[in-house]
Amino acid sequence: MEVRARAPGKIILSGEHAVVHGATAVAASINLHTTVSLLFSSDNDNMLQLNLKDMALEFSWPIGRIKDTLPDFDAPSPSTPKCCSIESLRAIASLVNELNIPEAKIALASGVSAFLWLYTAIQGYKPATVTVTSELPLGSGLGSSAAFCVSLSGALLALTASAGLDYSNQGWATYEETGLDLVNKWALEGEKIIHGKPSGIDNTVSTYGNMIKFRSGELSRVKSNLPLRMLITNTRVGRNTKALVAGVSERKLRHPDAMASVFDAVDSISKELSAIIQTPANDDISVTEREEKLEELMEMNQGLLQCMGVSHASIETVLRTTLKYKLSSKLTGAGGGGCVLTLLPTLLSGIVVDKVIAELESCGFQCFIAGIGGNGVEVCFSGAPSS
Ligand SMILES: Nc1ncnc2c1ncn2[C@@H]1O[C@H](COP(=O)(O)OP(=O)(O)OP(=O)(O)O)[C@@H](O)[C@H]1O
Ligand SMILES: C[C@@](O)(CCO)CC(=O)[O-]
Ligand SMILES: [Mg+2]
Repeated sequence: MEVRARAPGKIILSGEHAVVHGATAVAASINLHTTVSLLFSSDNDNMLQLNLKDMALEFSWPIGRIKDTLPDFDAPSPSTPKCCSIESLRAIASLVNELNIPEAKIALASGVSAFLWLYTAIQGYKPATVTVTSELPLGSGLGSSAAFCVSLSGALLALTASAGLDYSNQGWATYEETGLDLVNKWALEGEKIIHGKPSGIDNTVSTYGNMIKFRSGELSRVKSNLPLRMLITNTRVGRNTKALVAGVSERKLRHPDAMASVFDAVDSISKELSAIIQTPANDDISVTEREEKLEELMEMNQGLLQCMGVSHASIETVLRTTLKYKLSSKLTGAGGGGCVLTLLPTLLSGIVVDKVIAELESCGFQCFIAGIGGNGVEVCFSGAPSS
């Protein structure tokens, strides 16, 4: 039987980086997914194979080699998420180094390490073929690492007893709440390998979907009463979340008081932003007034992200360009390049939207409008159950 799991990417409406230091953040899923297919079979020479379809890369390891390197998983325990120790990470690095990943794609090494950990810790030494495809740009602020870890955990846990899923179900199905909690916890362990010090917001919104307010590991669901439309501009400037998160922590060490005030200000912005989004539609405040408040909060959040040192010349170009059309923008995700959000107010004419997109694309950026707030991780079964 083939198991497929898909998990969405995300946008952070406010609070990235500050959320790592305990501030509130608001995030929503987007309708771009990473999909993982898991196929256990007896005719693959006792190998574990990982196919990264979009990158045309295939990696494989003899099961015996994995067992020698990570010897503790004869009886894996899927219902107990386990942190990858420094020793295990070192052992995994030796397996990844042997792959000779092309230098231009070396950033994938952390994703492959997360794969080896999640696979072995959840499934042990079963031979299988795992195939990954993604609609998300990698390393661009749209949560590709979280969508990878969530879809992988979703596929690996789908056949375990704790998942409680109905294999005869046709089409995409959602996990029960306890299954989602487990997927989310495992995905966080994967994110730790890729990010170093994740807050958990990206895997949480990818797992549960919709829109969430998140603080210190706790989520509360946000029910949007605004028809939010965001233009996403990918500056195509590559960057790495781990390095950016570490940079902010170093700045915090150098200026603890100033940075604490910055994080506090972000906390207030996120709380106000989520309150505005949730204000009932029949309230006295018009949609336009609420959009204007959101725009101002986005600009304020962007200013504070500049204070944290995570903006970039390409991001500033997007901000300047959209401001010419009186539109407000902020970076989303870890910054340092990657993607920028621009609020498209309800009454904005299509002509202006086309003009701003044309101008941004003439700078070499890529623009798109993604659907916001869809489902989180989903699973789909096909073929006969294996014995
Ligand atoms: N489909 C995938 N296949 C393999 N590895 C992946 C995949 N998607 C993400 N990764 C891993 O995640 C890394 C990118 O994660 P990173 O956190 O830096 O960016 P992001 O998640 O796209 O942005 P952000 O964290 O700001 O939202 C890649 O370099 C790779 O190691
Ligand atoms: C930069 C960051 O705040 C968001 C990345 O999408 C990191 C995190 O919260 O783990
Ligand atoms: Mg990430």
